[in-house]
Amino acid sequence: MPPAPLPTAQPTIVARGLCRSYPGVKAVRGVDLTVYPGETFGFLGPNGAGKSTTIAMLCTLTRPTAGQARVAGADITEDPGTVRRRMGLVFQELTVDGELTANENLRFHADLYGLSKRVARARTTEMLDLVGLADRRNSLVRTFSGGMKRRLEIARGLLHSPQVLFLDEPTIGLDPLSRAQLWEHLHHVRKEQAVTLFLTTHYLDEAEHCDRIAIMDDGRIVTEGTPAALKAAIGTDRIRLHTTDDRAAATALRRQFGLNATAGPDGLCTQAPDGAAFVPALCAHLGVPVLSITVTSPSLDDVFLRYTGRTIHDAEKRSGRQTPPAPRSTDTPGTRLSRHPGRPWRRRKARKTRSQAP
Ligand SMILES: Nc1ncnc2c1ncn2[C@@H]1O[C@H](COP(=O)(O)OP(=O)(O)OP(=O)(O)O)[C@@H](O)[C@H]1O
Repeated sequence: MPPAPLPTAQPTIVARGLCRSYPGVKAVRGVDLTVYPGETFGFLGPNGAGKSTTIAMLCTLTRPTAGQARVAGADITEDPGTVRRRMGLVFQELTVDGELTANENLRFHADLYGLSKRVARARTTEMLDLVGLADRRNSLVRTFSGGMKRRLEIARGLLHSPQVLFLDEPTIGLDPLSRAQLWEHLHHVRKEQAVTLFLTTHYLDEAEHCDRIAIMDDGRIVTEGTPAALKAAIGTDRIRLHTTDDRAAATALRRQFGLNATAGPDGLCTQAPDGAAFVPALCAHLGVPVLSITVTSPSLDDVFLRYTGRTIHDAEKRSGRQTPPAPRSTDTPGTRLSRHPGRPWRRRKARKTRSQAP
């Protein structure tokens, strides 16, 4: 079926039926997206879901094999130069030059974008200040921590005043404290620069920072909405309980409350619409002594499970990537779903960053 025509209103990003195939791989299979000015929009999904490929198409680094998209008012295939002038980009891999100072890195970028000397000087000062690096402007970048380098990448991506900043896994490789600090800076950036942020992440807790997210799996968007709305739509809390006799408790849950329970190493697990309100009745009428009980609100992993039938971690395992074991996904800050395996084509992308100017 041909993709639907693009709407005439001007969202910052609009994509219809976007596809990208490689020999033997359908990386992206018909992505529809609408992102509005000033939004922070997150692309969440396991390794190999197609997030980076989608960003690469939107940034004009990869041509779609089908579908169409407009970014900042320009068509990605018909007018890629305009798209590039109006967008900024922060790649997964660090691309700032360690042998230059922060200031020199930004001035080099300003030259690539043809900013006048006066504008370049003013924007460099403003952006270094924005990301908290003003006092290190004359330090060599190789002396920076990973978090500082990321912040410099963000400053560089914003230097030419883009309408939209794309960030492909901006916190990859950072420790939890640096990730939290980077997010503070991103919120600040959005407030101060009125820019649309479009980012990809594996981190469930990071998706919580976004106004809206799209969950991607196997080249498709499986659901989209605000994190709160997506979780609320799940409709049930997860209840875990340890009892003196879990088998008898499972039978009682079914008979007394009509609830199915599964037994596992963590005890019995069942689901109910308002878990906290249900706990007193459960303890009073189960008929089996309860040793401990935990109620968990739905997480984004529950959302993923609802729409795909498996957790994000399971999806990563199925994708066959050689990732180290990841913890059970929760919305707990600091939960990393996977490490990213290095791939040759990432290096190609990194090199492209240096010549990203139109
Ligand atoms: N240049 C390429 N050549 C061949 N296959 C590719 C290429 N780029 C991506 N792919 C494949 O397309 C699929 C989607 O990859 P992509 O990198 O977009 O996923 P992702 O969601 O960004 O994953 P990650 O979180 O690991 O970065 C994968 O199966 C990947 O191996």
